[in-house]
Amino acid sequence: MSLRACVRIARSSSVFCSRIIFARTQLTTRLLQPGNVVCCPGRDDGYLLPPARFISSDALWSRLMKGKFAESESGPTLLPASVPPDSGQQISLLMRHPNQPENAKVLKVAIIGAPNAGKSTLSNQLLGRKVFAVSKKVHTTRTRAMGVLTEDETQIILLDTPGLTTPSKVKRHQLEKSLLIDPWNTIKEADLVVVLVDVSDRWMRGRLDFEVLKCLAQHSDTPAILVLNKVDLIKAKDRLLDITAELTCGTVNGHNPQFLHHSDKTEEPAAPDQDKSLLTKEQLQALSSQRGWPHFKDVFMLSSLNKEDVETLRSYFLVNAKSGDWQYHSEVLTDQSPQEICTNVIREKLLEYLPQEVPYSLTQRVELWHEGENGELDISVRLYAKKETHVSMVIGTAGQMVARMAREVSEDLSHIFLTEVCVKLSVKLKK
Ligand SMILES: Nc1nc2c(ncn2[C@@H]2O[C@H](COP(=O)(O)OP(=O)(O)OP(=O)(O)O)[C@@H](O)[C@H]2O)c(=O)[nH]1
Repeated sequence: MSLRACVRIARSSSVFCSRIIFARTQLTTRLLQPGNVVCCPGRDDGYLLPPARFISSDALWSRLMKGKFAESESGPTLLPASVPPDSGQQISLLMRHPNQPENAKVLKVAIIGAPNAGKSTLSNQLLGRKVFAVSKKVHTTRTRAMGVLTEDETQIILLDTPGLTTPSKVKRHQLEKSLLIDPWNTIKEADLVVVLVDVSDRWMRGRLDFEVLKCLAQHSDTPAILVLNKVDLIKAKDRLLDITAELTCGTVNGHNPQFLHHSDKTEEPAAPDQDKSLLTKEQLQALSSQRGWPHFKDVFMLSSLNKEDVETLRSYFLVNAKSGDWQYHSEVLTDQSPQEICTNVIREKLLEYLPQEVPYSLTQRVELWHEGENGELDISVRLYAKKETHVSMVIGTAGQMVARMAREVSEDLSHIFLTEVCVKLSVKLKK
């Protein structure tokens, strides 16, 4: 049976594949009886992939083509790697010696911005697979996480950071300290800083967040680019030029293009400080009156949600990567553990479906993580709520809310781990 025929069947119905053998020489698959092992790792004629069972057709397609080229309208494209569902395997993969190509290139990119700017959405689109949690509420991302995009000889390491915030907000909302520390630590190791701005946010688009400005000033020797996100929500596109003018102080890469009319040319933006220790009081004062940053190397306008122009940014990263050793094996997609990914995806659903502060007060504990004989994954997670009313909200009418969230988490995880996943969620009062 040809690969195409196999996938056609998989797309039209759920299919049971006890073993999938992927021949290297020709793209053929065979559906074999359980226990019928034909090819083994290391043999010349092919290699064995982990078993697939009742996984979605898209996930099956990705698994069949893992690390291989798939045909698309724009020509052959490489399907992204996936994450092993077992934490031991994930650790081994992270520690595996990188399969360095001859002319290896690398670029570490830190994506910073205010909460909800779309950092995780953009990272997922660049990677080609969703590995970071996304929601319409702020502070979905709680700690720095890494995504790896390997293409030909180039490795792009994407550092997704929590939205920049202040100590007073962390204290007021009882958020983790990592929200204050991680973005700053991440920038220290980056080759390029991407400042992402939500142009649909009337408050944020007129001036750069003060925390973002502080980050840029403190690391002024690291090149930075400005990326205007959510352009799909802006009807009058020429508005984007005004926003660019404000956020760049009318200067991009040392030039003042005519079309960037900056409202206040007399304003003297703070000069970059090569001393990377803490900014002085005077420098902070100067920054507080600054609306933009005049040292951006480039400006991009895109929509992460619709993938509009995300490819342009991806190409920019690939072109700007410098000669240097890869840090990870090409099969690595993220440094998050499978359990961390699960916790984040559950948080995403809680943030998406529960009102106001409720999701922020819930905690989670993984009670069961079991990989079955055929690779299927059973996960049980207990949620702890501080109020009886919150318990009722999580459960929903006739248990519909908790069932819906569990179903969506299972679906998302099956696309990340490329295996059948069944998540059970329960909730308990814990004052
Ligand atoms: N319309 C539109 N919505 C977007 C776009 N990019 C992201 N979003 C939405 O914006 C919301 C926030 O996106 P996230 O990716 O979670 O934002 P974040 O910056 O990682 O958020 P934090 O974790 O709070 O720092 C989600 O509801 C996304 O679907 C875009 O280009 N267009």
